[in-house]
Amino acid sequence: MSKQSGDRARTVLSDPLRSRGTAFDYEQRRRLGLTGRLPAVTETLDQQASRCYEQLSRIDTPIAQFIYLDLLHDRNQTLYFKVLADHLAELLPVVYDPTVGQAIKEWSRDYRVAQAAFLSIDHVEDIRVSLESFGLGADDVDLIVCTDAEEILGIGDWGVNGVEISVGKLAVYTAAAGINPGRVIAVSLDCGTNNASLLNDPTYLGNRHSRVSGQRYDRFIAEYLRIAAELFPNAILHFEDFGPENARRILDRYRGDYRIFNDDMQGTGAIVVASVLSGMKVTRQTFAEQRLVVFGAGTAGTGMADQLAAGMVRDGLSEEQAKDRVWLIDKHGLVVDDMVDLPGYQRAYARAADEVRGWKRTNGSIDLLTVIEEVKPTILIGTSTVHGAFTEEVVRALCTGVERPILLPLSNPTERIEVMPQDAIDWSGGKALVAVGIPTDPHDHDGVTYTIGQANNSLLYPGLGLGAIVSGATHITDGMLLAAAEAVASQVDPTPPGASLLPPVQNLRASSAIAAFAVAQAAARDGVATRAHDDLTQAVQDAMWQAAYPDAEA
Ligand SMILES: NC(=O)C1=CN([C@@H]2O[C@H](COP(=O)(O)OP(=O)(O)OC[C@H]3O[C@@H](n4cnc5c(N)ncnc54)[C@H](O)[C@@H]3O)[C@@H](O)[C@H]2O)C=CC1
Ligand SMILES: CC(=O)C(=O)O
Ligand SMILES: [Mg+2]
Repeated sequence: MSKQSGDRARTVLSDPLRSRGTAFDYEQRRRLGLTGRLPAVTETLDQQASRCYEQLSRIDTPIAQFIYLDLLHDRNQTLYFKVLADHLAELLPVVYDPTVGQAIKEWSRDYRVAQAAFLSIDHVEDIRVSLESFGLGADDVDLIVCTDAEEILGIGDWGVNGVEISVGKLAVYTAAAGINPGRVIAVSLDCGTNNASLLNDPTYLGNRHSRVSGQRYDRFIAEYLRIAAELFPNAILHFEDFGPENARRILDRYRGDYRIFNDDMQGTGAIVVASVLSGMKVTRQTFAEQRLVVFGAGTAGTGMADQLAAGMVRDGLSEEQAKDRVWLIDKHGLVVDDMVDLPGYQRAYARAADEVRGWKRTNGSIDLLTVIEEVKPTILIGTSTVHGAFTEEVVRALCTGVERPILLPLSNPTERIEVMPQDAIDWSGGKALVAVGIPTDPHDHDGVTYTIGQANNSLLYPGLGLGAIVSGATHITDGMLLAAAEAVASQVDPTPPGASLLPPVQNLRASSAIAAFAVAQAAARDGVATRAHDDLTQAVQDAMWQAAYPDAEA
């Protein structure tokens, strides 16, 4: 074999978007210089996928399964997504939440290879060349997911290790909504880290200095956005797991200029709206009748407060009246307007000090139980990362105040959730309408089987992204977010005893297609669509990439 054909064989077999491994047939092997490089048998994709699944079944820890699948992702993406599609509900918790949290903690130590762009705040001048290195043209990219990893899930600052959340979110886009994996880029925006365990870890692979903030950070983000949008003008720029200050600031500052989407604020807000829409089918109430308590008023908590308050305004309340029905609780208890150093993103919902003067205080602050007793919320959401914060006493108090409270303990991963859903159902005597961020099995209580919906933005953002791509939306509008939420909620009947508030993960592809259709319609209504389709249903279907080896490309 000449050096040239040897190089060619290596190139084909190591390109995860082109490689088929044992599925290359005899002719293809000859043409691609692979003769003699693979065992004799030509397998089908189904046969390959069965073997992989069988191998996976022999691995007994989720993190080891994650590594197996990660290596497969880097070897043959068609096969990876076929295995994922065939066992979506079982494997989503392995490639994504909650296992991805552990993989991120161990990423540098377990370093393999990552299909991602590593952009460094110390080399802003390299952003362009790094993004160009993928060899993709202006029309070749639909979606870029970036993270600066300041607040990964509920586990904090994980520096460059956080790249795995960009990769994981993209895997969910493809598995759930058929976003073409050859048309996406995962990005790590490495700004340093304040995580001492990483800075002291000799195996850490990111910039070994504390997190850069201020003007240098702002310049880095501005350059990233400018260059990414210039090189790939049609790409959605998805932001994931930024700290609360930066997440909101970047979204507010650039939302009008770029096709950006903050998943933790907008995606989570929309899946919460979907959950509440479902819950209100049971309680037969409107948004305007809700009293919302958010425990953990950071990126996700304040993002969802905004979307639920917007729902109240749509139902006839003024903005003032809507804000008056929202209570935020953070580290120092109820957020009150005379608190010092109140972050800007909490100020809009701070309660007047006068109004709560007579409320019970513990060590100077007003705690969750007191707020529940005083407010009698119809909705309690947890985005605090404080495991166990929703105690039996809290859940019982919630149910004393209202007949069927909506209870959404959303913190991820499992070790951060405010209350396990099984406990919430038992303690509330089945009254609480529960959905959680993590996947959970059904739970039996008092003769009823409760199916617990997964209120994770992964049930919504893939369909939202697909709808934005199909319509060529220039911006992600509030109308598109609402359309996605309504489309998700429309797929369930939550009224029978024990029914879930959200569609099952097993149906995620169909569910994403329905959401994408509604999102594309909303983009057109909002005047941001650049592509019209005579048959939108067909356009959505056609846009969904399938895990198959296309004949023409062999
Ligand atoms: N289910 C879903 O789709 C999503 C879930 N999340 C989860 O929500 C949690 C928060 O995420 P982010 O908002 O991005 O983080 P964040 O760090 O922006 O917000 C967390 C907030 O909780 C507050 N907090 C900490 N200790 C507290 C305490 N003892 N009492 C009350 N508040 C306390 C923090 O001060 C902060 O404001 C994470 O666990 C994350 O995994 C986030 C996005 C989506
Ligand atoms: C689900 C998600 O985006 C988070 O926990 O941050
Ligand atoms: Mg997130």
